[in-house]
Amino acid sequence: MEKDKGLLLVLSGPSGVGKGTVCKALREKMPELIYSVSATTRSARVGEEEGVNYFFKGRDEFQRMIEQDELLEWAEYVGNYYGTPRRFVADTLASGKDVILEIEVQGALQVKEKFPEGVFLFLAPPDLSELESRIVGRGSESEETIKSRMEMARTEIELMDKYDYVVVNDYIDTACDKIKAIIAAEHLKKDRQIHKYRKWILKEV
Ligand SMILES: Nc1nc2c(ncn2[C@@H]2O[C@H](COP(=O)(O)OP(=O)(O)O)[C@@H](O)[C@H]2O)c(=O)[nH]1
Ligand SMILES: Nc1ncnc2c1ncn2[C@@H]1O[C@H](COP(=O)(O)OP(=O)(O)O)[C@@H](O)[C@H]1O
Repeated sequence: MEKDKGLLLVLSGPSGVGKGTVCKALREKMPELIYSVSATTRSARVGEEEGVNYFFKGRDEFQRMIEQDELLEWAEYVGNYYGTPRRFVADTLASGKDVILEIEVQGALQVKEKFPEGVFLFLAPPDLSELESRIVGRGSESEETIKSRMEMARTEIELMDKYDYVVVNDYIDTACDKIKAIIAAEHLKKDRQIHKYRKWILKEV
C-alpha cells in the first residue's frame, strides 16, 4: 500500500511579522517538522550557512532553476529572487513527513494554485504599528526600505482571506501553540483518525 503523504504547510505573512522567529520556535517544539530550505540570490548575512538558512545562488543559476522547472514557486522580493526547490518538498511529502515552507505572500499564492491541498497559514501582526516597531526593532532595514515594506504589508494583508488560517503573532509561544493545534487538527482530518478514535472508544479494535 502507498504510504500516506505528509502535510504541506505554508507559513506566510508580511515582512517583520515574525515568520522566521515563529518558524524557528515551532521547529524546536516539533522536530519532526521538516523545513524546506529556499534558494535565493541575496547574499548571505553574517552567521547564515549555505544549505541551512538558504541555498545561495547567482542570478544565472537561479534563472536556470526557473527554466528547468526546479522550483515549486518563486518570487522577486525587494530586488532579490527567492524560490522553493521542488524535488525536496515532493520527496519529503512522499516519505510521509510534514514539510513547512516559510515564504512571502506571492509565492504562497502560487503554491496554493498548484497544491490546493496544502495548509495555508497567514501570520498576522496584532496591528500595523506593532508591525512597524518589529521591523524597526530588528534594525536590518534602512528608513526607505521600512517604508516600502510597510506599504507592501498593507497589500499583503488584503490577501489574508485567501488563506485557510490566520494566526495573530501576539506572543511567540501562543502563536506556536495555535499552529501546533492547527497541524494536529489537519492530521485528524486528513488521516480520518476520528473513525479510528470512535472504534477505539467503542472497543471495536
Ligand atoms: N516566495 C518565496 N519567498 C521566500 C522564500 N524564502 C524566503 N522567502 C521570503 O522572502 C522574504 C525575505 O527573506 P529574507 O531576505 O531572508 O529576509 P527576512 O525574512 O525579512 O529577514 C521573507 O518574507 C521570506 O519569508 C521562497 O523560497 N519563496
Ligand atoms: N511575538 C513577537 N513579539 C515581539 N517581537 C517579535 C515577535 N515575533 C517576532 N518578533 C520580533 O520581530 C522582528 C521580526 O521578526 P522576523 O522573524 O525577522 O520576521 P519575518 O521573518 O516575518 O520578516 C524580530 O526582531 C523578532 O525578534
